[in-house]
Amino acid sequence: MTLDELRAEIEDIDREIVELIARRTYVAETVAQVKDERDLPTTDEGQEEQVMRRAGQNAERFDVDSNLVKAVFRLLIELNKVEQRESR
Ligand SMILES: O=C(O)C(=O)C[C@]1(C(=O)O)C=C[C@@H](O)C=C1
Repeated sequence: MTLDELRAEIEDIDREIVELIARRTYVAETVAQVKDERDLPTTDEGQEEQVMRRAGQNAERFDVDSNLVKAVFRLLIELNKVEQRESR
């Protein structure tokens, strides 16, 4: 494979990553509606711990650095909370 081909593959993957982030954020907006109806707080620390634990397990399964993957998920959770607070 040439460098250009490899970079085109990275470009495709990057678009998919952004699409997945958008999907995750969209679901979080729906979660915000449900929480609003039930008068629940935006932050659920127990759920965040589960998400982070799963992120670490998945990182190990795919042999990528678990601390870096967890850092990405910490940002995704924060992004969701910002979106949820804006939509409530
Ligand atoms: O599961 C929820 O209750 C969510 O709002 C989603 C989410 C997440 O991004 O995974 C975000 C905020 C909560 O503190 C916990 C988890």
